[in-house]
This record gives sequence, C-alpha cells and structure tokens, in this order.
Amino acid sequence: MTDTLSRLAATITARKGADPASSWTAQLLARGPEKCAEKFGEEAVEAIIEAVRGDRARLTAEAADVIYHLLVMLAARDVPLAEVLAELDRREGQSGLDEKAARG
Ligand SMILES: N=c1c2ncn([C@@H]3O[C@H](COP(=O)(O)OP(=O)(O)OP(=O)(O)O)[C@@H](O)[C@H]3O)c2ncn1[C@@H]1O[C@H](COP(=O)(O)O)[C@@H](O)[C@H]1O
Repeated sequence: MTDTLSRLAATITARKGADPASSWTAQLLARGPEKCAEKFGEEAVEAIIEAVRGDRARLTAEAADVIYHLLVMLAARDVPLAEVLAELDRREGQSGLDEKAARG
C-alpha cells in the first residue's frame, strides 16, 4: 500500500518541470500551488458527496482522485510524502482521544 503511494509520489515529483503538453500532473503543477489546492478541495467535496450518497464504487474512485490530488498539492509546496508518513508513524499508538485531552 505504501509502495503504491510512494511510486505515485515519485511520478508526481518527476513531473515537476516536465512538458505540460505531455502530462496532466505537469499541467496542474505549472498552474501553481493555489490551483493544486483548489483542485484538491474540489475532489474532496466530490468524495464527500459520494460518501453521503453511499455509492461504494463511486466513493472508491473519488477517494483515489483525492489521494492523487493530495500528493500533487504536497508536491506543489515541496512537502515530501515521507514527511507525512513520518508524522503518521509518530502518531501511531497514540489514541486520538488521549491526544485531544493533552491539548487541554
Ligand atoms: N492518479 C492519477 C489521476 N487521478 C486523476 N487524474 C486526472 O485528474 C484530472 C482531474 O479530473 P477532472 O475531471 O476534475 O478534470 P477536469 O474537469 O478535466 O478539469 P477542470 O477543467 O475542472 O480543471 C483528470 O484529467 C484525471 O485524468 C489523474 N492523473 C494522473 N494520475 C496518476 O499520475 C500519473 C502521471 O500522470 P500524467 O502526469 O498525466 O502523466 C498517472 O500515471 C497516474 O498514476
């Protein structure tokens, strides 16, 4: 699973500076981090709609779009996937309830 994400993140990073005519990712990155963020937001809303509707197949497809566009948004701001995964690793084993309580 992490392999799939890592491969996709590597492909997206490699698209930075690639010819936009040849790649959707390169086109999106060329439009800047704000556009990448906007696109991520649109895809997230589409996933929310399918989750509310309860259409399993469409939610699965929209979730894939969300993950792809999240990785593009991260690449646009030079945040490596490895750093996000490290943050998740750091949180592993820490209950969300305990973390919330510690925040006061
Ligand atoms: N996972 C994806 C992926 N998911 C979604 N998309 C594209 O994201 C785009 C967004 O879809 P929309 O329908 O929202 O786009 P749109 O309506 O045409 O766009 P707007 O006019 O609304 O801005 C579509 O063109 C999809 O094909 C993806 N494009 C690429 N990938 C991965 O990225 C790799 C590199 O792709 P390229 O950069 O195109 O070579 C591919 O091999 C895939 O692994």
